Amino acid sequence: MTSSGTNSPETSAPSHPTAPADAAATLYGAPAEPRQPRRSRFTVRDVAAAKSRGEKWAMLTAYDFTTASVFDDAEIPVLLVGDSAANVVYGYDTTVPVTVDELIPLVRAVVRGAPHAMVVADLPFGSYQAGPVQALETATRFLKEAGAHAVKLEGGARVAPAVEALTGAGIPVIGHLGLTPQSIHTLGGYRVQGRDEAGEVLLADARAIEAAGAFAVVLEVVPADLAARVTKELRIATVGIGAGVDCDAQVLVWQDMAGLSGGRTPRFVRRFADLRTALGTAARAYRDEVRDGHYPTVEHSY
Ligand SMILES: Nc1nc(=O)c2c([nH]1)NC[C@@H]1CN(c3ccc(C(=O)N[C@@H](CCC(=O)O)C(=O)O)cc3)CN21
Ligand SMILES: CC(C)C(=O)C(=O)O
Ligand SMILES: [Mg+2]
Repeated sequence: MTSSGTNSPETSAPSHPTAPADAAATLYGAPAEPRQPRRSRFTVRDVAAAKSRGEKWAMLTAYDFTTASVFDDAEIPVLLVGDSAANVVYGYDTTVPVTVDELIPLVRAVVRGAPHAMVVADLPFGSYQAGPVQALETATRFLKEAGAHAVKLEGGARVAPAVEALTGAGIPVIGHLGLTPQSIHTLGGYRVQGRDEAGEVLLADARAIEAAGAFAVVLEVVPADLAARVTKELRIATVGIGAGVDCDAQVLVWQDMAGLSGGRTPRFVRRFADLRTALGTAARAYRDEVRDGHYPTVEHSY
């Protein structure tokens, strides 16, 4: 990944519909170069179309305006404001403590930063488990107060009535099966789920989520052959994270993908950059230059 010139007008991709008129337009207004077709927002119909064409796609988490705009410019079609914000934004040990009130401002910021991506709000623990009415109240807040385009919730057949209530109200829903971190205290740790007979239960749960109207389902840390089977047997998209190579889409926590997370990361992570080193190096250089009087200079003065 190059870091040069991504902000310069010369190299930036033809931008979104709110961008100012093409400065290179010739006399009589004809564009000097053919315009890039306007990119519209990614929708549930695009997810279905991708599956029918066998096209894989990538989802990333995002939690703020700046990274959302970077990922939107990079044409990541779906951004998830994960309850993993509990860990990577708020510093909790698990996703259990994070609240709707803590996530809503993050979703708002991501929606502002991403004019083209579908923005999915992850419903946090305790905000939907009481039943369809609570799920509908919570999802409604994410749509009305934060501008989310879809929601995601964890669980199988048990949450199917909630999924049905949401989809019945016109809210696109993504399910989440396998390693469901909100159930950490039941699962007894972050371990592979759906081995042996549990695989049949997971497949039945996936079918229940599909029947309830979800348009996709995340499969987290499950055997590759099980994920392949679910992907083949469901009409809706499977989104893998540690779920082998055959899912219709993939998702990663962006700090993991960018090498910003400290310590050991799960086996499913590939670090596509080393931002922890890059950012640390920049912070040290800045610290040293301030300390040594090399920054700021007269050029930075008014
Ligand atoms: N930064 C971050 N990345 C994530 O992917 C993530 C979060 N946070 N927070 C919420 C959940 C927690 N997740 C996790 C956390 C740990 C493992 C993990 O240690 N997995 C082991 C599996 C070991 C096994 O059973 O074989 C691994 O080594 O992959 C997996 C997913 C995924 N989510
Ligand atoms: C890892 C993804 C699927 C997630 O649920 C989250 O980031 O919270
Ligand atoms: Mg989550």
